[in-house]
Amino acid sequence: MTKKTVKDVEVRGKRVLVRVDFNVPLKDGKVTDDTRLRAALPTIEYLCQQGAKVILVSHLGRPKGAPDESLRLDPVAQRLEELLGRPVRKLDSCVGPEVEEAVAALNPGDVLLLENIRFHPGETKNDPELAQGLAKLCDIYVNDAFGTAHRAHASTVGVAKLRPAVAGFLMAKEIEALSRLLTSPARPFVALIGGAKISDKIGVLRSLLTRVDSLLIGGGMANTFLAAQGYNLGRSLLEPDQLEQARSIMEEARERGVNLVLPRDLVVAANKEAGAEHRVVPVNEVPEGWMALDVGPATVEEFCRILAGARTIFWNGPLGYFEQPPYDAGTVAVARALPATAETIVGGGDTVAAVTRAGVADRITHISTGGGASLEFLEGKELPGIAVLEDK
Ligand SMILES: Nc1ncnc2c1ncn2[C@@H]1O[C@H](COP(=O)(O)OP(=O)(O)OP(=O)(O)O)[C@@H](O)[C@H]1O
Ligand SMILES: O=C(O)[C@H](O)COP(=O)(O)O
Repeated sequence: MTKKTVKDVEVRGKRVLVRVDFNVPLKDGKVTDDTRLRAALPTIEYLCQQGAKVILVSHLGRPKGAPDESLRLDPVAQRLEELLGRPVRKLDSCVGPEVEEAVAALNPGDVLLLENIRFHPGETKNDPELAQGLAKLCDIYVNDAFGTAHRAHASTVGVAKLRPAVAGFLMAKEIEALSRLLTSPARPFVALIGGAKISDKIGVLRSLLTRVDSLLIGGGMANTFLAAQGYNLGRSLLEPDQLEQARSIMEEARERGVNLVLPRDLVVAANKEAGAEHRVVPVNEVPEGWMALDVGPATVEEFCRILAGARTIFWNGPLGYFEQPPYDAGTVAVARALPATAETIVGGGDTVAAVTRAGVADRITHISTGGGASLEFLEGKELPGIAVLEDK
């Protein structure tokens, strides 16, 4: 790790502003998946133990620069308090005199959570005034929000330029795990990429082609590759404007000697509703008007065989419409077959949910808390929220 971390600065008695990624799913005023909260605990606990005054700032969802009652951070504060086992005071704003007063009243070891920073119109514009407002609250800035490191916002970049800025433990762990994939993956290195669209992942697909031995493609994006090969996919989710991209990726894989593997069979259904008629067909026999919603058993077998021989695996994106059983079968079967002998790295909210549902989360070497951030990192891009942190 070339970046300074919280261990490289004296935090005792200091006001420390920690950018966390508490962008978590909520239902009926409760956090339904607290993975990102748990992931930030080591940094928060360390700072409390060291006697820092801890001020947490996060976004939640995508409010349009104004308060949105359904996206307040109160449920997050409540859950965090349970996990931390110490009080977390939640404020209703992020900057200004009231917040400054609350910060001035903090004692070493206290934890304060600011309101959703995206309620402020300056956040996503990286507005200097908002950055100044945040800088006023602290002596030291810590970024532990790996999931948001690909955004150049006021709370990830603007404020970091105004104070000594270092990485939290989660940020450091993510950088280390993902860097290994870029610099020294044990071979064979196999990437498994699924999810809805090629257009979201074109950059990472191209980057992976220069690094991996095998690239396995499933999910909605495989439909576009299959259509590019001339198969009729019925009413399946696919991107007609990405057929050329798909062809060029397949061509590049051939030139580079990368084993690009597409589904050979699919689970097709008459529609997406629960209980709809469905069956397994070879890729050249999708019935007119039906849709592919999962990879079939022959594909699962082939993917598992290749994964069994891998020493490094990166997985992003479910292999089918996994929210709706039985179309989770392919994703779950592949998750269960991930070999314990390989270094396995999984990223993306849906993929992490699928791995958890399959009951194999504890067998994964590194579960990234970043979706878009982990993909951009693997594209080889410098993430602005990381670039701005101090070097060792
Ligand atoms: N064959 C398919 N037909 C329809 N939807 C599909 C299909 N395959 C995958 N999906 C959908 O794609 C979505 C996941 O795609 P996405 O690319 O967002 O995954 P991810 O990167 O793991 O998650 P995140 O967006 O949280 O980072 C899921 O909602 C899933 O149901
Ligand atoms: O969930 C995420 O990927 C991060 O929290 C970033 O959220 P954003 O895509 O709304 O910037």
